[in-house]
Amino acid sequence: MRLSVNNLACDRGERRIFEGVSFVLEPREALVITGRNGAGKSSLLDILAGRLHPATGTILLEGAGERPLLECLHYVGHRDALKAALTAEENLSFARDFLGSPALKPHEALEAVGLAHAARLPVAYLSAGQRRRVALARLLVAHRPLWLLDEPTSALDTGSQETLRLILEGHRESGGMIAATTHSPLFLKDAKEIRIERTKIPLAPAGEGRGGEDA
Ligand SMILES: Nc1ncnc2c1ncn2[C@@H]1O[C@H](COP(=O)(O)OP(=O)(O)OP(=O)(O)O)[C@@H](O)[C@H]1O
Repeated sequence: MRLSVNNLACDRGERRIFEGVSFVLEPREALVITGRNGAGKSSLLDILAGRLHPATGTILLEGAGERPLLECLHYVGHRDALKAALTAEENLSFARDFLGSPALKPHEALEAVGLAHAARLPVAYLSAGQRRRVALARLLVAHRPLWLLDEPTSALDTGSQETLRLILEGHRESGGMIAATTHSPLFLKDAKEIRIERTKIPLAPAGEGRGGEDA
């Protein structure tokens, strides 16, 4: 499997955010995406996750057979997409059924992120870091080769950051790929890095070939 990203550009609102972003990701590789606030790191992940159309450029996943890119990836964004009224275990159970290709059971995934004790609590009662760990535990309940992570360490304490690092390295060791935005080091072995820089080029007027944005 190989992810080839070629010459991506991103427009948001009336502005060109970045352009000329290219990289290749192969099994066991990790890509760390850095850049200043507002540079477009989350937007790049949104494009890779099919949540936003690129203004230009191509994304090609080779070696996935009939499976479309969207069925080959996990996306963990800033918003945790958890249902607050459901327990941590119920949230993971729902994700496991919904995503297909089941991997760890919900209680095993919660144990892996050190949250076994909170399995039966409604997510609404959890702290920000605990919620983040439940969101990250979703990575473990379904097999998906490509993990797209937007600032995965945000709200995590030092111990949880190390737990996450081990989970990410474990995914790579089993042939997985990771692209993660971050403002702080993730300490991933031999990770590739790209820095997103905001472009200063003004956009052409509307109707002259700009890409759009999903609702
Ligand atoms: N829905 C939207 N409509 C218009 N502009 C947007 C929208 N979402 C984001 N932007 C703008 O796109 C730019 C890039 O935002 P993005 O969230 O991708 O940056 P980032 O590099 O992830 O920032 P941070 O490090 O602060 O998380 C910002 O200027 C932001 O204001």
